Amino acid sequence: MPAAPKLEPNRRRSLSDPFERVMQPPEDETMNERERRLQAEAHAKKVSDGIDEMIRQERKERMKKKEVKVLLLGQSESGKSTTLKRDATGDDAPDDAESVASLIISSNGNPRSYAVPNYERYASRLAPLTRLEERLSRQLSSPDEDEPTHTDPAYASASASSVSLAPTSPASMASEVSVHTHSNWKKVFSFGGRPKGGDTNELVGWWEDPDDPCHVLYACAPAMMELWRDKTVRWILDQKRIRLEESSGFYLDEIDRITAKKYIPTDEDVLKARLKTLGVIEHSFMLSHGLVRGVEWKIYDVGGARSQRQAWAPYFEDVNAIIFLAPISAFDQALAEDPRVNRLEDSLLLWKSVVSNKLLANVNIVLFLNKCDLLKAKLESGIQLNQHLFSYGDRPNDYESVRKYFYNKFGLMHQNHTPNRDRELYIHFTSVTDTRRTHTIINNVRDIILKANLKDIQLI
Ligand SMILES: Nc1nc2c(ncn2[C@@H]2O[C@H](COP(=O)(O)OP(=O)(O)OP(=O)(O)O)[C@@H](O)[C@H]2O)c(=O)[nH]1
Ligand SMILES: [Mg+2]
Repeated sequence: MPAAPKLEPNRRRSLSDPFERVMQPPEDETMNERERRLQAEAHAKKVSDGIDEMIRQERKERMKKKEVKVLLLGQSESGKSTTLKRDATGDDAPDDAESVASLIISSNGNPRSYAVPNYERYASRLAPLTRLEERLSRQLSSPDEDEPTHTDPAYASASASSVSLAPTSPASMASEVSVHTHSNWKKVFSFGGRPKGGDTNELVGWWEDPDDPCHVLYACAPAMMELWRDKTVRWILDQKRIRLEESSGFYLDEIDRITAKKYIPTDEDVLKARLKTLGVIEHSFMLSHGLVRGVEWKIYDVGGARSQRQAWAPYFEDVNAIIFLAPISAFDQALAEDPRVNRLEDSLLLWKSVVSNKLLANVNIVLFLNKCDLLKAKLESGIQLNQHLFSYGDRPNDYESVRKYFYNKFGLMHQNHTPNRDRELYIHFTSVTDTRRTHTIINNVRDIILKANLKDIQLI
């Protein structure tokens, strides 16, 4: 057997661990320098061991607790809170489901800017509603809120005046009154310890209180119905491309039922209510059945408006999964925060920044291409996607082709920008206000997230 070739000492060193060479002490090191170096190395090792131990403990704690953290992301009005409510109103509803809700009263459009026949009559018949809205805004808000809680007339008229100019639908630009989760509104609804009914645990007799909003709603119901059914009003809304079916339309179709004096909201009413989120709301619950029992789910519902997005980053560090919602019906709408920005474009940019984020490289991502019901209705009513999205070109304007296009566009964006080529992306077409269909999707998503994190969870 031929003898192994003899290596030069420095050659041998370079063949060993590449880091070893960097770690070697300088050859001309003095005794004092050596002492200082060893002390510094010992200190660095202590710090590093401490960090390792902290991470091990945190991980152990989380595994012991069997905790899965999910972050709901997406622009404002993309359907994050509705998805959360969907989870909360299902079979596995946590007891305190309603305690996480913030409240929003939305006043869409400004009737003064349209030439509605008999407008003066409508205006005077509906004046009590405006006063009621002002009273409720005052009662529900607290003075230290960081976002406006009252209808801002300057903003309302600015968005109304842009109606005739903007190529996008102004429905989302209407002023909103939002109420912070932690503000006054819970006190207002505590009803001062009024008696509750035996079977249903509902408050008894609220309709006998002359100050209760139900009286104003009941009295104004005929005028609201006439206005909503007025053919000229519908025509003007159509001309101005104001699509109330995307916001308050559901309630306007149900005025009769909703203004009845003893009205109690159904699950669907609650799902369709607009609840603008301010800040980040943590919502936790356990499932009593399913793939892995006893897992604690922590869902973080964030505010999606631009002013709210800086609050997202701290939640990126230890999240297990993200559900990102992109409302694909919004291709012809502008952002409420900035009427110059198309909502679909904003969604795509936001998606890009999430999928390319290095902190999130190992986080499972589920994408909900949401509001498919509205997308379908929009296309069927003749609205052309390529008028708003030039890159769509002369592809067919039907629902199947359009949704496939969006699927590819969002999918490609992930493929091209993810820092983790092994990450699988799960994409669902959703209409999260559709209770029946969403139920199955949400169960699937839970299973996907659990399976992906199962290894951690079972390493107890
Ligand atoms: N038709 C229809 N309406 C939807 C759908 N998803 C959400 N909505 C409605 O859209 C509105 C906005 O939904 P939210 O869940 O409040 O939106 P969000 O993403 O939480 O918004 P922010 O809290 O402002 O970030 C609500 O009125 C919902 O009822 C959908 O798939 N179809
Ligand atoms: Mg929300």
